[in-house]
Amino acid sequence: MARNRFDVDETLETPFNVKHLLRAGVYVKRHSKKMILSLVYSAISAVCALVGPLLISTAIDVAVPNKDYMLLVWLAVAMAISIALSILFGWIRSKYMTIVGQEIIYDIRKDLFAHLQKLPFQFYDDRPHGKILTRVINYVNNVSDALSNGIINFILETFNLILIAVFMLLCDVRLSLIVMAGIPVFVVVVFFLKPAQRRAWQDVSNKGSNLNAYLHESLDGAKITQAFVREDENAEIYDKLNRKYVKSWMKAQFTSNLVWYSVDNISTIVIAAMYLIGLFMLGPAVKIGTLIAISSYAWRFWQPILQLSNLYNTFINAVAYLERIFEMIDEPVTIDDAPDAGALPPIEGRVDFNDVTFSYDGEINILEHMDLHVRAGESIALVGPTGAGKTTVVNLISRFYNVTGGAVTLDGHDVSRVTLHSLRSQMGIMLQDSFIFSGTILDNIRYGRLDATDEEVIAAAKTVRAHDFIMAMEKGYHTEVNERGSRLSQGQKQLIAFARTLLSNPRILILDEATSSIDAQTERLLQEGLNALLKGRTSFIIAHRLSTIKNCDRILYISNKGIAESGSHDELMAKKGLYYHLYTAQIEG
Ligand SMILES: Nc1ncnc2c1ncn2[C@@H]1O[C@H](COP(=O)(O)OP(=O)(O)OP(=O)(O)O)[C@@H](O)[C@H]1O
Repeated sequence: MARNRFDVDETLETPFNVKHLLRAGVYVKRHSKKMILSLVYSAISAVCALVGPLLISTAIDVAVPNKDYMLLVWLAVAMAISIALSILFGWIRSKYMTIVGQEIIYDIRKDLFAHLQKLPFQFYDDRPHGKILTRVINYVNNVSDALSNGIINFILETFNLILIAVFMLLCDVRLSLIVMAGIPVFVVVVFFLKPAQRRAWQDVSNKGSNLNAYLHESLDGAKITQAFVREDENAEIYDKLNRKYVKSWMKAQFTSNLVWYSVDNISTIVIAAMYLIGLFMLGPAVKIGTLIAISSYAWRFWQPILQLSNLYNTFINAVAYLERIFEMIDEPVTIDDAPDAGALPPIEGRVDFNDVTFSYDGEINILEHMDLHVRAGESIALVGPTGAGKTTVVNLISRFYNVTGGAVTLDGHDVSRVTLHSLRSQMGIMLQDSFIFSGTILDNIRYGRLDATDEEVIAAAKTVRAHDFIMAMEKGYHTEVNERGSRLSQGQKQLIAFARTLLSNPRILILDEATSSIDAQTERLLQEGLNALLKGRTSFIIAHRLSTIKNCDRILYISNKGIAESGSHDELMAKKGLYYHLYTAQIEG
């Protein structure tokens, strides 16, 4: 999926590429039995509907002139049965199609979601999440309709068209040919209008995607927007995107209407011509019943043609959507288990960076030839200026990104050669963003270890001093929190995330700004729990508040693409170097 912003259109798919449609066949094939049944039901329904005009023509031309009332009654009964069967089979077919359509949506979404879960941080770093959502929700919906109803309707409408033509020809060949004479004109109209129509609908999907992307971004940043009183400017941006969407929709609708009007006019002209020729030129050679029946077929004859032209449009759009869906499914999982990856055995916690170089974009190195050797159980603090690379260092230990050069090893095992599950399940990671999921507080703490008992959850919360505030909430551990934990303070969110990390009982702990939102009083309490927790575990702590990391075994000052200084608090203070200046500046501050 190409990187872009909310106000930049995604590249439009160029020519109609049937390869995507064939690939989508995998999803359709799984439901082939239901599809075939639907087709059979549809065909029965269509035949039943088409018998009507023939019955009417027999009634007018045979039963009425001969005063054959018995035949009239039988024709009426046959008519009633044919209508009832047509409705019944049509209804069963719709039911099947709804099921197939929904199952296709289910399958594609399932695959997409499973894949999205595996995509690396890099994928999410700078793509508008609203556009990803649009693909998973809107595009899949559109495609499913084309793949279920679209395919059936295509076969059915073609079948319908042939059937109507046959019934029509059975009535009168000459009049039928007049009706069919409109087809070449229609083909020419479609040939000229279709490309514009396709582009117009693709533009609608682009503008809709942009609108969603901005909406998603705005919802995420709603609080910042209000804090910076940006509501008016944002409303203006949204208004512009909204207007563009409406405009593109109107344009697409206009081109579609042109096709519709063309069909309408062509069919009216040929039917009028058929009446004129039938009544005035052929005269008595054509019976009135035949003329009524053939005009009924003539009106119906143009319906499948219109439907087929709409279906063509649906398929064209579906191919464009499919291209984007498959593009996402094909997005490489760059952070994945190597083919020969083995499980990382239970580790003691030694961490080594051997000549590690790392770049996010392949151009600018954030770390260069970095060497770091951490003993099992050692506590390491990473400090340094903003943007120096502290988070990057810890992200490499968990292999959220692959190193560009060198290797990161745990107890001598290269992190890129072991399975991600065995690697990350031995780590407790608390990122800057203490993400809270919708659910109870209990669920949130248990997130990383689903088999933990309630007692273990409570014990973890007590260790990090979260127990008291949780118990003060109306339902204690069973209190429901919203997605992102909007009911909780930043400090409370961090404490919950802390308990979550503790519960997973990791060998290696990574705390990235974990204590930044905790007040001094809570921090003191937390420090007690932390000290017990850190004991015997290798830990990496990133903190801007230096008072929290003074007791770490080793402090690394990260700067200039690597470790600029390393030592205990006392050693670094005595050195009077970078750390000393940072610390004294903070104390004075
Ligand atoms: N996903 C990313 N894609 C590209 N560049 C990135 C990405 N994440 C971080 N960077 C860049 O890498 C550098 C190091 O970022 P990092 O987050 O590791 O710094 P940090 O020392 O943890 O900063 P802070 O103290 O502000 O959290 C920064 O210059 C940042 O702009």
